[in-house]
Amino acid sequence: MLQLKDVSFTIQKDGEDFPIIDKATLDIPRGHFMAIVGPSGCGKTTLLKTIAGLNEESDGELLWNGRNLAEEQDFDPAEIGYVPQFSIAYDQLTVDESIESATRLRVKTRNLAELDNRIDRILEETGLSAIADRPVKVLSGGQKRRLGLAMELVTGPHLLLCDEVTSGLDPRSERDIVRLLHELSRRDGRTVISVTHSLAHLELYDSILVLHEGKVAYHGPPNGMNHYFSVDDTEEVYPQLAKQRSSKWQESWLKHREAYYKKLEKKRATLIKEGELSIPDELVPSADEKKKLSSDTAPLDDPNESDKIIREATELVRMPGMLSQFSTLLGRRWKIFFRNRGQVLLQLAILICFPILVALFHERGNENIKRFSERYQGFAQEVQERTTVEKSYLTVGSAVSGIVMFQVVLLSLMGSNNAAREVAGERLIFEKEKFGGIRPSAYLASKIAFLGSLVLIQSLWMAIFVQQFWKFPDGVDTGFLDHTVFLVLVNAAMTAICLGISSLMKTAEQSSLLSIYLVGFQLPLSGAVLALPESIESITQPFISAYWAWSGSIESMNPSYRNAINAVTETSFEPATACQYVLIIHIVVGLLASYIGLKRHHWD
Ligand SMILES: Nc1ncnc2c1ncn2[C@@H]1O[C@H](COP(=O)(O)OP(=O)(O)OP(=O)(O)O)[C@@H](O)[C@H]1O
Repeated sequence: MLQLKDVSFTIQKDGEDFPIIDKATLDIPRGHFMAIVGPSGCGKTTLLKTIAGLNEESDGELLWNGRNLAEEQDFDPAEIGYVPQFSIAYDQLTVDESIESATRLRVKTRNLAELDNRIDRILEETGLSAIADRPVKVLSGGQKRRLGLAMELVTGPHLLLCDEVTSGLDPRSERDIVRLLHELSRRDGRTVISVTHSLAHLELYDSILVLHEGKVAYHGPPNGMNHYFSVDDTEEVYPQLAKQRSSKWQESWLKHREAYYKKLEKKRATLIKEGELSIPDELVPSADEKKKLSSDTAPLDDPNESDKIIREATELVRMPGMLSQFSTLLGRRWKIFFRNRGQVLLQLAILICFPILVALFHERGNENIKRFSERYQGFAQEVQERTTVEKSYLTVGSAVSGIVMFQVVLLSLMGSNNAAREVAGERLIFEKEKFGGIRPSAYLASKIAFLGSLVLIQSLWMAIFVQQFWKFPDGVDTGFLDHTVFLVLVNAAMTAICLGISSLMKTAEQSSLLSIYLVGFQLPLSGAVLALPESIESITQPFISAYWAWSGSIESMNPSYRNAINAVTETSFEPATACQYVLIIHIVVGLLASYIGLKRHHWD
């Protein structure tokens, strides 16, 4: 039994408390199918979210099977299903894969056969078996709603909350979905609450809750509505509501509540007697439990007491562990990546073109390096030719510094492209999955593994490809390995920071924009092109990953090249080890920000 006792949800409006839900009191028994209706903006979704725990009630109490959800224990993620207004499936997966991934993420199964059985049963229950192999992106609106329901049924929830699952559907699909919800409420004592705009098919519900400006105006059988509102047709209920203030409707409802609840109880008893409503055995107290109750002198017909027995007797599915969730999330991420042809082509284009772009600039650089190294070897004889040597120093210094910075900036760009939309682009799905019991740590670990692979491939390829075009004389230590480490670190740092931005921002657009600005500022603020005024440099430098990768890379080069670069820039370099530490700190900060962002509630 779900009970609401004077539940309110209040927001601050113009400095004053404004109740969106005002003192809602309801009893909803197990195996009950209830509709929440009311004019647009009356608080239907807010009430559903308050029941789900997505909105914290400002006042009042919510009890589930006798347990106070705020004070004792909130819903177990397996106990409750919430089907939101938005799609919770990935377009690139098939119906079958979507249900499989939802099951793997939320249900600990003993073996593959058990997993398959569970998936087959849900496909059948929701009428999706015939289209199990179809990709989500080609499904009709009605099929998508069925899939949303199917993905919530994987845990066999005892309470199923649906938000506008019929909106935008044609009348036939709408009826099919309402019928499906009706059937779902008839099994396993499952309570189904559905928010709907539509006043069609109300006869399929056990009870209708009419909300008006956040207040309960009616909660009773569908066939009692017209009489209660004194109208001939249900369509006239909303205009009738507008004729009286919501507080008046609330008062009126409180007067009639008992009578209408008696009708609901009578109907429920008939349904159970006729076998139309099945309440599983484990939800009915056994003879021993009944005896225990009577010896405790607790009245058996007290719903809270019998609900306590139900709570103890009802077994919930177990959640898989962190590792299992991680591997499912990672496998799913790679699958989605490879099925998104646009994303794969973009990654390939970046991977191939960026190093080529850097290599293009080597023609000129190589010529200078060759001349420079010849002169460098005969340096003592060239004291007389100081002017020529200085000129050579300048040219080589600019070429080598430029090439390193070019690589660093392009890898920063890749990092931003890798992660800017990674979380923000699928935030609502993640919020839904988090609500369903997916651990933010497992989700973050899957992102680190996926993005880490991209970072390694991109950075190693950039280092190896560009190296093929360097024409250093034999025996000159170019610091290739150190340089490669810095390329990996700068890409990882930018990817981690952009992942943090992606987790903290509300929309993918905000996240992309901020990430692009961040990359855009790397070059001017690194000091590689123009030295910054000291006052600005000391403030900005710690945050500019490109500076630390550039500086560290140059510090680990052959001293002759380092000196040449020193000659063309006024910006000072830091020791390579310090640069590595700073870049590692950037990575850690980015990942911490990601974790904080993922833990945050970003439902809207
Ligand atoms: N957290 C919040 N902060 C401020 N206003 C809110 C919040 N949640 C809901 N509202 C406002 O409360 C009102 C009721 O919103 P709700 O979405 O619950 O209505 P609804 O009946 O579901 O509407 P619709 O039928 O149009 O979907 C709206 O005006 C909405 O803007």
